[in-house]
Amino acid sequence: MNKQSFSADNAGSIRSVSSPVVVALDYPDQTQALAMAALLNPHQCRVKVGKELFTAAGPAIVEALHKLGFEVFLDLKFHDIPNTCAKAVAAAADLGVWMVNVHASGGRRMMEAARNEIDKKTHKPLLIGVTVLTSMERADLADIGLDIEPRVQVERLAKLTENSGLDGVVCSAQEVDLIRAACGKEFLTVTPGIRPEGSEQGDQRRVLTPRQALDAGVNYMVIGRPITQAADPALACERILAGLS
Ligand SMILES: O=c1ccn([C@@H]2O[C@H](COP(=O)(O)O)[C@@H](O)[C@H]2O)c(=O)[nH]1
Repeated sequence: MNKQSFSADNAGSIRSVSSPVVVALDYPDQTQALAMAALLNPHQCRVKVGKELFTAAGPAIVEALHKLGFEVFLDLKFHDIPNTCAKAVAAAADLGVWMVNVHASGGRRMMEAARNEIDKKTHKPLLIGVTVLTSMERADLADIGLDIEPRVQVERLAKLTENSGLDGVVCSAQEVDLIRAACGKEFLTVTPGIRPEGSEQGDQRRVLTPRQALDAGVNYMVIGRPITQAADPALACERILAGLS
């Protein structure tokens, strides 16, 4: 297992950042993503590369962000047969990323295969399972045949993720209490759906403010549009960080 907290040393990565904030660089190209990164301080936050940016810019964007001194969460949410998923996370490890994730709903064998591949690597990124997307509410789960509250499915998938040997889960900050009770305090929680007071909720459904998330005990909070779409992104990030101290 490769457990880290935001104050722990992250062997093999750029640096260890004593901050829970991970800024989502959701941009259509490398130029815009790097312009945003240039406004951020790699001592104060990490960055996340997701499907849009990675599809457009490829591994070069990870390398460029590493050169700027950022630790990178590669948020590609792999979900495939065990062999394919395992090879994908292995390729992510070879990029030197700090964190990579898979969909927990891919099941135990898929997650165990991913764990085994990461464990063979010299550089072992944190391996995280996505439970229920923070954009989903009860009605969305009903649409896919799950007539239950998101919390129920989150707890079920968090236990499966832990039993499959992963380091933590993506969930809403609203569910951190549940995860702590079910999986203990060493198990990491990575929480998108963070909305500072007064900011647009957009497509997110299960949200908390940064301060509420910190008080709930999240390890890492992923924040995109409230920073990247702000009139002054650097100031927006600074205000969020100030509210956490
Ligand atoms: O359940 C999930 C999993 C991933 N995300 C990602 O986090 C960011 C959130 O961005 P905002 O602009 O702050 O909404 C985005 O990149 C998502 O792909 C998530 O929101 N929920």
